[in-house]
Amino acid sequence: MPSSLLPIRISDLRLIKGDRTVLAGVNLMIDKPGITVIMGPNGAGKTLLLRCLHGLIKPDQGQITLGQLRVAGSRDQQAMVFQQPVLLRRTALQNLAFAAPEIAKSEPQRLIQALESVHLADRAHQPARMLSGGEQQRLSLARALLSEPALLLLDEATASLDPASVLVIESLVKAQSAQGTKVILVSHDQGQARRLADDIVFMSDGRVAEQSPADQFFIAPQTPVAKAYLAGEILF
Ligand SMILES: Nc1ncnc2c1ncn2[C@@H]1O[C@H](COP(=O)(O)OP(=O)(O)OP(=O)(O)O)[C@@H](O)[C@H]1O
Repeated sequence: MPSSLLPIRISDLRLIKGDRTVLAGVNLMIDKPGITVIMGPNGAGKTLLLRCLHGLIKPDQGQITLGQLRVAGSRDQQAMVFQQPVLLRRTALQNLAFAAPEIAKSEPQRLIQALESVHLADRAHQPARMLSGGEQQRLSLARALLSEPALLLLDEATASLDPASVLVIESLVKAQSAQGTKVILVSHDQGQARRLADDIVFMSDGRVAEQSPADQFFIAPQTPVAKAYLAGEILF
């Protein structure tokens, strides 16, 4: 079933930090289900855009609507996974139970299934912060998916993780997308973008430079900046 938070419309989004305009009028419409990957050079505004979408930052100007809702109304249907896992000083299982107390009470087996889905069932009673980076991120994703979000946002969630964890996370993200969750993912990893993306949003200098179906983007990027980025000519 397609996500109820589509289409996502972002119009003239502006954000100023200090004396810098860091989002300089972002216009974007995402109306298709599947996985949208946001790419672009360092400092392009990818993380800030994702944070605005999740209601963590209030833009100075502009509007975001998700389906019929504004961000404040859609927050409980969204989940976000950050580059650095944010876990409590509790066991892996308790981290899930804390995030989903209703499920913990009425269907505790779902928490175990969630751990199994990220290959962490045997770590259930270990302190979450003692897990490896890859394990912590897998736990973060399991926690994010417990609420069965209509929109899943991932910000460089697999950057610098071990290949096995990357594989587990990518498989789960794909499966979740196939079940109807809209996924928006920020990644610098071109391999990952090719593996996962249905469409690409390419950002540069606080704006959307290009939005294309993924197969088209990698074969024939429309803008010089995307072309240079894919060719490895833009390092920062
Ligand atoms: N709190 C802040 N105060 C001032 N400037 C900020 C703040 N947060 C972000 N910026 C600046 O806004 C710009 C966009 O930041 P953002 O983190 O969205 O970039 P990005 O595209 O995600 O980059 P990267 O690929 O390096 O993660 C950057 O130049 C950054 O330095």
